[in-house]
Amino acid sequence: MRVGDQQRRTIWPAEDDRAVHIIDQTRLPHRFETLRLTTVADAAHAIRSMQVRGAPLIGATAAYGLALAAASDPREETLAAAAALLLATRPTAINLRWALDDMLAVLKQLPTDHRVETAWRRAAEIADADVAMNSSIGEHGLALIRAVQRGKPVGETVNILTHCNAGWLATVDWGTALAPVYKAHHAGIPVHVFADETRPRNQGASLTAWELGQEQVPHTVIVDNAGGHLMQRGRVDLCIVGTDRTTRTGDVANKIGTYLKALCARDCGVPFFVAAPSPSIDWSLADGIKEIPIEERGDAEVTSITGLTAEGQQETVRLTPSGSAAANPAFDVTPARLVTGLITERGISAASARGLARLFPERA
Ligand SMILES: CSC[C@H]1O[C@H](OP(=O)(O)O)[C@H](O)[C@@H]1O
Repeated sequence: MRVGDQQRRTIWPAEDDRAVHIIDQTRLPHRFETLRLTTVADAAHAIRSMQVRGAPLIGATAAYGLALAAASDPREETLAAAAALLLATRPTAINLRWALDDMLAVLKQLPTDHRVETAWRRAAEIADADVAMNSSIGEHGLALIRAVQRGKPVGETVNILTHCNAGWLATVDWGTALAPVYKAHHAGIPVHVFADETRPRNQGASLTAWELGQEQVPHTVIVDNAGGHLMQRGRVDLCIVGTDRTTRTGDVANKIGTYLKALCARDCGVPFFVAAPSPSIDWSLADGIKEIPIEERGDAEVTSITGLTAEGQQETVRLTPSGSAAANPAFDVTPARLVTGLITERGISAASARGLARLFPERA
């Protein structure tokens, strides 16, 4: 997507094919900085520290991390250790395991001296496939936005609420939940986005707001607790969020607070859709609440906040009393019964085993 007058992706291989570049998302929205990753340890740190984040981008970064490992030593034991290092970075997004399993399956079949070139090629294919899937999700979601628009007075804006950041910054390009928004905006449909700030890391306030601004999509940052009020007052026509892991039955693990938005949407009769590319579907799980591992992050993300001073300096300040404990579950699970539908790259499905089997019969 666009950064200033440049078209960009969130991750791209260096010309010499021995490194990969990323956007450092911990610096946004106040500074745009890129980083050059040259080792699998760099890739693991980038995921763990959330320099890169978002389920699809985590998967693509892990794929390139394995390519960096192969470039240093393509032997099987090195690749296995590299995969274990990357897998341990964050537990909830299934795209991480999906990408590592894909890469290892391809590389293990090859003689050692053929692995480096194939690893770079396969990582690039995974990145390109993400872009294509997200564009397709955008097209299917565009049809949804057009249907909502038809139900409104001519010329009225379609108001969409989203949680966290499931835009192009969470993927290699296009995004998942925001891909339909970009497609609608490019098609001239008047859309406006309510972006939940998404405490504690504020991905909505810092990343979703930034990328929508770069694309000149009208948007309003709101505190997390305002979404229900806006839905009650008829200000939200549609909710679209992302997913880090969706079960084969349609239960959805996504950023903490998603479940609460789904409850409000159900109570207010607002359609609640999840943009779910197939690499984020965990076909081995049936009960998301019981089976999806929820990442617990450090309490400092809750007890402090980082922002820009009047002098333009990035500073971190403490929010809570030093003696107060803090809990920081990074995701929650929205049961399928609260999900209106899943927007996949193959079309829109009911949040159910039957709905997903219809679109992915090879997985049934
Ligand atoms: C398109 S998946 C984006 C997904 O990832 C985010 O989590 P995090 O920022 O911690 O990686 C959030 O759950 C988004 O919906």
